[in-house]
Amino acid sequence: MLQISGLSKSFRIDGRSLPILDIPSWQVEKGEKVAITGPSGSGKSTLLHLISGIAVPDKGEIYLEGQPLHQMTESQRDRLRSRSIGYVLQDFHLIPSLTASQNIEIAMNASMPAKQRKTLISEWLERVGLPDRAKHMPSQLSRGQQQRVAIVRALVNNPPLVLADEPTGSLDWETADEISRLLLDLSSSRQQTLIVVTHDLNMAERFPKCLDIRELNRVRKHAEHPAGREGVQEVSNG
Ligand SMILES: Nc1ncnc2c1ncn2[C@@H]1O[C@H](COP(=O)(O)OP(=O)(O)OP(=O)(O)O)[C@@H](O)[C@H]1O
Repeated sequence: MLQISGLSKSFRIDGRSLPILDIPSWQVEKGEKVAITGPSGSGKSTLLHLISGIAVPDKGEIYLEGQPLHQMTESQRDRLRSRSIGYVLQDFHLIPSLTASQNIEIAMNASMPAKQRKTLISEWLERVGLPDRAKHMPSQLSRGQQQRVAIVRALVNNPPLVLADEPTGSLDWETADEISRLLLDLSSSRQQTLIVVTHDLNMAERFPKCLDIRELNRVRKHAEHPAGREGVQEVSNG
């Protein structure tokens, strides 16, 4: 599903290049569920940005379902992302002026007849335990309910790869646990590959594979913003 080799990414801040990622090799098989943990600033979100083609590496190769993401133009990456990736974020990113149903509908293929779209949305809302919330605005939903809507929006097109960046980061313990199970259950029932970045160890423990990013990344220490503090950056030689 995903093959990474010789991947590196730095950010240039105040005229200095700060190495963030240096990943010699990493593979994720189709259907795998992987939780990535690691300290703040260790490059976890940056890695998801590279995998999704939102950001580009300085060097290296990323193949997504056999497609060379690293060789694509921005619009090719955008197309691949909308076809193949569902993205779940910590703060849901629902559009406040749209209902739950409309927030899901905007992610759906416009060529699908409207009636079919409505039926599919109802089925999904039922599946995530929100059968009577279709017309509610995000502000009328709890944070856990908003995350459920955001998960439906990410999964409704059945993407082969689901990426989630701190999906439980702003939720209380119990709701976080429900959201963890929901993401795992939904992606398992569709044989989707799921890569989650999380500080939530309870969530990470639920995953068949849990990886500290430092196991992949040869950049051992990281600069925090404001960048450029003396002595906080170092690239290991392996
Ligand atoms: N666009 C950018 N420009 C400059 N520096 C950046 C940019 N994006 C990230 N960084 C820096 O890269 C490093 C890694 O950031 P990243 O968000 O990937 O870390 P993280 O492991 O996800 O952290 P956290 O767990 O706190 O979310 C940080 O030092 C951050 O300040």
